[in-house]
Amino acid sequence: MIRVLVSPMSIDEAYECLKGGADIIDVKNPKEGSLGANFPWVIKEIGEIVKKEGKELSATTGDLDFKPGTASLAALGAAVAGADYIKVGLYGVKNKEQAYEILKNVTRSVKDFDADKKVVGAAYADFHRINAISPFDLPEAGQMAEVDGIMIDTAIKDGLTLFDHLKEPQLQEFVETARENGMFCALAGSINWEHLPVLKKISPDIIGVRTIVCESGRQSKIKSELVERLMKEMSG
Ligand SMILES: O=C[C@H](O)COP(=O)(O)O
Repeated sequence: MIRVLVSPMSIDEAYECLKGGADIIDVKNPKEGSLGANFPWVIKEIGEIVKKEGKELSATTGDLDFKPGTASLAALGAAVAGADYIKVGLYGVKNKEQAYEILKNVTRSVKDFDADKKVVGAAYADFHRINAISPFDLPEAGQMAEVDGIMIDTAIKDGLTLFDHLKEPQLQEFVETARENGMFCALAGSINWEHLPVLKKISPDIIGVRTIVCESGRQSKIKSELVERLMKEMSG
């Protein structure tokens, strides 16, 4: 069963996600980018309502530069604020060695606080456009750094989607390599309704969305009806 992660930016939107039945609530701040970080008090407050519903909380720590110390502190902040999953955007990370370095330190920072928290390294499908690490170098770096999961998202939200940058066999390969290396995997990047059948075929552990469940574009509001429709279509 593919789980659905939805990314609200406010308490109101988190309620919409829960009402619509999302599996994982992923607090982010789209104003600060693809994996933009929200404030600790927002993560904490959303976490309180999410936990009451027995759901899991995720938080993004930003589209990060190659600064392992800064990233480690941000990740610890998300963990302390209550996130079960801590997502790290490898935006300014150029290669496998840098990815290992940043993820190893983030993992130590999070697991020293609470070994049950899960660290997720995120690379970008449009890595060529931002001169960042290829998602295909992530399984090896992630395994060496002992992260729990890896994901692909898009860096630039300009209407192009995950499938505009990467083809189905490449995504299938990413999913298989993640699992062979002992990690779960997630796919995201302006996923739309037409992508759902192929995503079911590729079968990642998690799909991550925002735009598809917003009333009119990524910066507008999440609607519970759209979350509900997505949950229905993914389970059918
Ligand atoms: O993890 C979630 C992603 O940021 C998805 O957002 P998007 O559907 O707007 O690309």
